[in-house]
Amino acid sequence: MSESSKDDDDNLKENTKISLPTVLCTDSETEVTQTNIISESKLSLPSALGTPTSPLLVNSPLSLPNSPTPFAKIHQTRSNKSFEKPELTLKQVDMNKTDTGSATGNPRNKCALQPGHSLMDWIRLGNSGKDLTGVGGRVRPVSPSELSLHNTQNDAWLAIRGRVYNITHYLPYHPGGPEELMRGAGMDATELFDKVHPWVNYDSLLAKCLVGPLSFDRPDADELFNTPLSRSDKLREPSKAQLVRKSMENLANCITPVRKKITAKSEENVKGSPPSKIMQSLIQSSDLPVSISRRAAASPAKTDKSKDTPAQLRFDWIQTSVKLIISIYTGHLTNPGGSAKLSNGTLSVEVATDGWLRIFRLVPEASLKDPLQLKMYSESGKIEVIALKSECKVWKGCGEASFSDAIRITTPMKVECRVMDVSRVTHDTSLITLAPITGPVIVPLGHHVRVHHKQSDSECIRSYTPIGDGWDNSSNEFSCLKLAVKRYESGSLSPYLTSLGLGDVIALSGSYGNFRLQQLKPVKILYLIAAGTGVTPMLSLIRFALSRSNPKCERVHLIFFNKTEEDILFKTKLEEYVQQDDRLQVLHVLSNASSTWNGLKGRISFDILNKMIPKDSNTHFACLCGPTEFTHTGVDLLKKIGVKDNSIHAFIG
Ligand code: HEM
Repeated sequence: MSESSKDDDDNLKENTKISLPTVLCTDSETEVTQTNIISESKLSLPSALGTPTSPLLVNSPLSLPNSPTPFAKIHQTRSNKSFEKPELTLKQVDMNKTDTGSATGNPRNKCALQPGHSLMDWIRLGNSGKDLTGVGGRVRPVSPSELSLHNTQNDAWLAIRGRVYNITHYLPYHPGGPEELMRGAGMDATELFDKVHPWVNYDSLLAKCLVGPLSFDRPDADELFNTPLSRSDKLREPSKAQLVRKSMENLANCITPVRKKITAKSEENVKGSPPSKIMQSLIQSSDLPVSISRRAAASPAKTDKSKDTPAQLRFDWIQTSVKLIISIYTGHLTNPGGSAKLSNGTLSVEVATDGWLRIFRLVPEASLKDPLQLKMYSESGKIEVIALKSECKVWKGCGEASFSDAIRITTPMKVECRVMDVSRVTHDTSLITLAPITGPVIVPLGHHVRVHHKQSDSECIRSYTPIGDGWDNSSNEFSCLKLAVKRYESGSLSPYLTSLGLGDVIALSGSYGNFRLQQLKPVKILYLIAAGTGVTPMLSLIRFALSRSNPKCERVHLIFFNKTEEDILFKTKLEEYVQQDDRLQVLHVLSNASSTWNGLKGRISFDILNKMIPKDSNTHFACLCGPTEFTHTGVDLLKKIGVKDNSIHAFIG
């Protein structure tokens, strides 16, 4: 949002019934949508660790493609039908789980499994020593033609992300039913799998069924494999990495998958044979995950369904010897806000969804230390807090965890921030990097914060949409808030902001905004129409849209209006993005271009938009942000073109 638009808009803002947040909030008048809660981690093991459950040797010539990581998967989405059912309480979820024998306890499962075919039974079978690969457990490459021969219920293989698994034994254990699973038999089923349930950690579940890598891109793989190992290779001691990997496999397999009766306060969520001493020492010296919870606790369930009540939250945790990771699930496209802090040894995470605020508190088993890291995954609505352990040690549990009751967000609470960096991005615009003093803060995608500044008797307030760290380093981390501030020499706030020095402290409001990510759920083509600093909310939208997989975003068009070439914010960054992903197209339009400018010239007009944007379609969506007049003109023009109201979002205020 540009400051100029804010100057004009203060009155408007006060009149638009925007409720004030506690720390981080969405507008209270925003329609409350009840969504099912997603739990994603299941038996997952975190990223950058390869495939801890894989029996393969590291650096083997047959080493498999990198395993997808649960953290990478979270950009993906569930099938729509997953969200149709009304939400169930924790107790109902448990009952459902028993009824269906669901592998993950997820109430959506459509198929009731035969007795003796629960996840627990499957893991037992995996640990029984039975050869589930059908090829003697010896990993070997598989060509697509060989794969295609294994397509019957008695002999079924499938490939996911370059790995071939024998799924014959898994068929009766598949929570979606054997027929569904057979749809992927004899083929590369990656796309099909991702369409249905990208969050399922097939890699852990099918670790014992691995036949080998799909070898179409490795014509020499057979030869490599058939070369007998030299004597020295056979005698070589397993490396530390191999040992740790093997230990991870054992650990993952011994985690009790059946959820105990869990309350918000008690959690006995991880169980299994403790690793041997040598393994413990290996684990201690590494940063590998050693235990994983299963939906350890849920926020208080709804009591009165007739009332406007918030969706339930759940959390999971996972630890390595050096850190504890708490994941809080708010629901698909919920677009939560949040903040995390450590105070008197207690970890508190504020989670704001749909105008409701809940606080997750954890009295950890042992002490944690700052700085905390906070990540938000827009697609799944997962918030992740990463806390370092004061002492490098594996804990028995995560500690005492609880959720507060939900309260309506009505009052604003300021967040004190320290200035970490002020850098010029154009001749008149600076990027101010702010670190919230108490701990990291998440501003929901497309929402903004207000900067408060006292000037003699009056308080000056302006709104800015933080561009987020993600724009710079493609992580989802929210350690700092970055505000693009255009300097107006006669402005009341921007001269002050752009002359801030390192270490200065300023106050920000919690987040405001009525943008709902749910609006983008079916969108395949996104039009972003921005002027000047109005590009800031578009940056995270570009990133979000291009990372989606279901539905996959086909194109993002940014139509970016500025006066001169020198005024274009983040020009190089945008060019880099276009290079990386040809689904992004950026069209610059200048109102006061130099004679050397070859691009489009002019102001926002029917002609320019009409050439770019087709009539309404359910899979198109347009967002606008810039000075108020620009935005209103843009909305009118879009309507004239034929774009429907519900396919337009104007960032105002
Ligand atoms: C590629 C072909 C596959 C198809 C067409 C398929 C289909 C399905 C369907 C329709 C469901 C029920 C989803 C729902 O309730 O909304 C389901 C659930 C499930 N499937 Fe598959 N599946 C496939 C492969 C796999 C594989 C390879 C695994 C892993 C070993 C797997 C594990 C699961 C699990 C764990 C669930 C329960 C998910 C949950 O509770 O969240 N599926 N599947």
